[in-house]
Amino acid sequence: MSAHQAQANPASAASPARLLECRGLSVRFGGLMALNELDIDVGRGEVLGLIGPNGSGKTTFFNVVSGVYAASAGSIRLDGVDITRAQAQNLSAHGLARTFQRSRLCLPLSVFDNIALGAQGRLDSGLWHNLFRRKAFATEARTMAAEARELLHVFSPTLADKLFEPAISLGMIDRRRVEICRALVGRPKLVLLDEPSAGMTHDETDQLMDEILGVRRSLGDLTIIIVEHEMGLIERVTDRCVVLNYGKKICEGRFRDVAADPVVREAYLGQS
Ligand SMILES: Nc1ncnc2c1ncn2[C@@H]1O[C@H](COP(=O)(O)OP(=O)(O)OP(=O)(O)O)[C@@H](O)[C@H]1O
Repeated sequence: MSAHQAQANPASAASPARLLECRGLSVRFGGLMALNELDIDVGRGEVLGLIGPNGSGKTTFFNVVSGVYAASAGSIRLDGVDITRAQAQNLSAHGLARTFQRSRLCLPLSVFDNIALGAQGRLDSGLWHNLFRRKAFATEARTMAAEARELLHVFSPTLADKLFEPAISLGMIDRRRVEICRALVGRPKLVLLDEPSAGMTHDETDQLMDEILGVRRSLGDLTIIIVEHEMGLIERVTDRCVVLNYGKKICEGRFRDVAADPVVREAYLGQS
């Protein structure tokens, strides 16, 4: 049996109960199958790396799981609930949050406002509530501010002191921290991190990932899927990797095993 075949047997056998289950998941753009009958399981509390060459379907996978794209075929279940047809704006209520490769912060707004956007699903934001239950609304806002400050503090105490400063005044690593806090404040079960290293130095990325893993421990069984081109980072932080090529899963297993797999080396690293 080749190394590749050995890895085709999911290492997820060792994973705890599945949180995310994708079956036969396909996304078609005209004649292009960006995802082609993909089966992916992610265990509760697992950190899964999703890797593959440019154009292999990683971002498409994030987009279909987070409701940005509709699946052409197949199914997605999160914690036992079928979310295949769920709208992006409803997914935080199902326990899903994501970050984007390019910053989606609203820069003129304060750090607090940006983070509060991530808690929309939790807040009672109806017109009646906001107009006529002003006291309850104020209490909710105070609680949210305390939570946001606490979360920021885990990443950086100095950033926590900038809660009401505009996001535009922050450096790159602090903006990333705010984006991650925005994803975490909705108390998700699953977070999709799309290239957390983009636009940051190697040291900043290392630092940020250490912080994310620290927060993850403090949040219990938070599950993370990370798309990242920085292989050192993938090796360091993931429990398991899935490798895509042309929208298909070509290998899965621990990083060191998939990195040594000849099929992966040929597809991803351009060497066999
Ligand atoms: N909205 C779209 N319309 C048409 N084609 C698309 C769309 N989004 C992605 N694609 C195509 O689907 C394929 C997969 O793209 P995707 O962005 O998911 O790859 P990726 O693995 O994330 O790449 P990269 O590592 O460069 O970010 C590519 O061929 C891409 O051109």
